[in-house]
Amino acid sequence: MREKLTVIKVGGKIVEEEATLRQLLNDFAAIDGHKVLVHGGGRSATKIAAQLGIESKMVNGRRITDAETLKVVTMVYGGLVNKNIVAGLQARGVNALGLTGADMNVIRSVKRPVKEVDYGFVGDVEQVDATLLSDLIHKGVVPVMAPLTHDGHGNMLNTNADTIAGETAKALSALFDVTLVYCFEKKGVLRDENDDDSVIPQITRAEFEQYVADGVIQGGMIPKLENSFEAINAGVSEVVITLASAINDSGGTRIKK
Ligand SMILES: Nc1ncnc2c1ncn2[C@@H]1O[C@H](COP(=O)(O)OP(=O)(O)O)[C@@H](O)[C@H]1O
Ligand SMILES: CC(=O)N[C@@H](CCC(=O)OP(=O)(O)O)C(=O)O
Repeated sequence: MREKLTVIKVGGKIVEEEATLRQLLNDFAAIDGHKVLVHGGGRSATKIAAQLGIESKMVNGRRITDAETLKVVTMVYGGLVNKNIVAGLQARGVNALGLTGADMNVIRSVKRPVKEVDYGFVGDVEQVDATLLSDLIHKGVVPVMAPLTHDGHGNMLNTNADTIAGETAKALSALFDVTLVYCFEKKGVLRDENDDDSVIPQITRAEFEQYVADGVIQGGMIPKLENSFEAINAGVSEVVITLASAINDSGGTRIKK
């Protein structure tokens, strides 16, 4: 039987606020067994870019990343956010190691080709080194992955954190029995975004497409669900979208094959 592994993805709103981040780190530290944490930080990047006089532009939930924006996201995701999380986990007895995709070549990507939209320095994941992650994990290390990749030619690329989590979970599912948990500030995928108690307990791809057509699911939830369906169809055992403070409970929305 394969060993179990949990991949937790935590988004911008949770990592930005001290209280919610503290709670998340406590809950993450309490997870038994092998685990990986993937973080975002989009809101922090937008805030710091604004302080530097750089305007942020998002299209389809992805940041248009020009050369100046790439410098900001590299500093914010690879530096500030990643190292705060690593230090917080070390304080909780978790032997965390912060990684961007460039570190030990763990995630190689290719610059997204220009079609209708020029996303700039945004990377599409080509390869995740699951063997390296597995070796680290078996040494007792807990990888903490930033939403940055590299192209192998000396360039960092910005990559959506939901995609990093999905691709990492997919690659690790060749070696482990993987559960992928997307946690954010709501109880799950909601039928009515303004009603916290309208959680959709299970969702199929056909239902998802209908909800998008009806305008029930929109914005950042679309890439999260697209990555979820890709992961469940590529060998990840379980994918859940849930409240950050409930990662150890059984609530939220489960993705059905
Ligand atoms: N049906 C829905 N249920 C829950 N959230 C939704 C729904 N449709 C859109 N959303 C939005 O998706 C957002 C989550 O995506 P995103 O902002 O990218 O989160 P994160 O930074 O945690 O990845 C929520 O904050 C919410 O505003
Ligand atoms: C290409 C792209 O869009 N990258 C994302 C990476 C951060 C992210 O995904 O953060 P959240 O999980 O907090 O949204 C961005 O720069 O916003």
